[in-house]
Amino acid sequence: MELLNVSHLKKIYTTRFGGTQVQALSDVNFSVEEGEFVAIMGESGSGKTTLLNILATLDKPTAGEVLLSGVDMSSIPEKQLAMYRRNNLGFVFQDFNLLDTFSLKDNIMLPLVLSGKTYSEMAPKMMELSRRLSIEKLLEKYPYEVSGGQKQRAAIARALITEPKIILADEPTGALDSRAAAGVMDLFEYINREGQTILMVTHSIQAASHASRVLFIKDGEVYHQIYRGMSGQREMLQKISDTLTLITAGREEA
Ligand SMILES: Nc1ncnc2c1ncn2[C@@H]1O[C@H](COP(=O)(O)OP(=O)(O)OP(=O)(O)O)[C@@H](O)[C@H]1O
Repeated sequence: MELLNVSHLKKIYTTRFGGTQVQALSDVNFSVEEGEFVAIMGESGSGKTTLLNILATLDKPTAGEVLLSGVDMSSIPEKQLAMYRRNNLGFVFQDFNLLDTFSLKDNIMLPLVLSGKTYSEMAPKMMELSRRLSIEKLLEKYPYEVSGGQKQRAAIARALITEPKIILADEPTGALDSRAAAGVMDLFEYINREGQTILMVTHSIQAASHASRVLFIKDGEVYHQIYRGMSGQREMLQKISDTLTLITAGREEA
């Protein structure tokens, strides 16, 4: 079933005092099925962050529509946006965004605290999730006491605890060494196999090769996409790498 539908999305930034205009997205169209793990790749400046900010309801498009479970995001009143985000979206960032003065346990429970849940409602859920993500022994530690990979595991637990419809991840392996990055991507594959829909923006071919589909953005449009299908992760990595070579070659010939 279709979960997310993005149609004719356009974003023009106008600098202050109405000066120059930058077209970050010209006409983006794609949809994401429930249970998919989609990666978005594209060169620096191709509009990935702009797209993610619009999907996160942190920015508004100049034109076009985003539907999540059939609901037009632009129809949500400004005052309800924070609650809408908390109830529907999960976020995973490059720099983890954990609060340093909170233990990992309190960081993970924070979204539920903000939703007004009681400790007895939150604790069993937090414990179950921590076991699934193999961080149950780290719960009393603070972010500065654990590794980058462990921080990202806690951030993923925080994103999952509200049972979001979709996880939006912005370069989730960007601050990790290759071993920790592979661990985090294995975890993404695992939560996706369990049914979690994920949309991830990344520069990393390695990270994208774990996805079931990769979209390539170029000049503010979805230029190409490839499906993993039955191929293994190594094969997918090769497919992505070949596609990027073709896209770069196309640009140099132009
Ligand atoms: N607030 C803004 N005001 C004006 N122009 C902007 C603004 N944010 C982004 N842009 C421009 O829009 C275009 C797309 O930027 P965006 O950050 O979405 O690209 P990106 O693909 O995420 O890049 P990167 O991979 O480097 O993060 C760029 O040309 C950028 O300079």
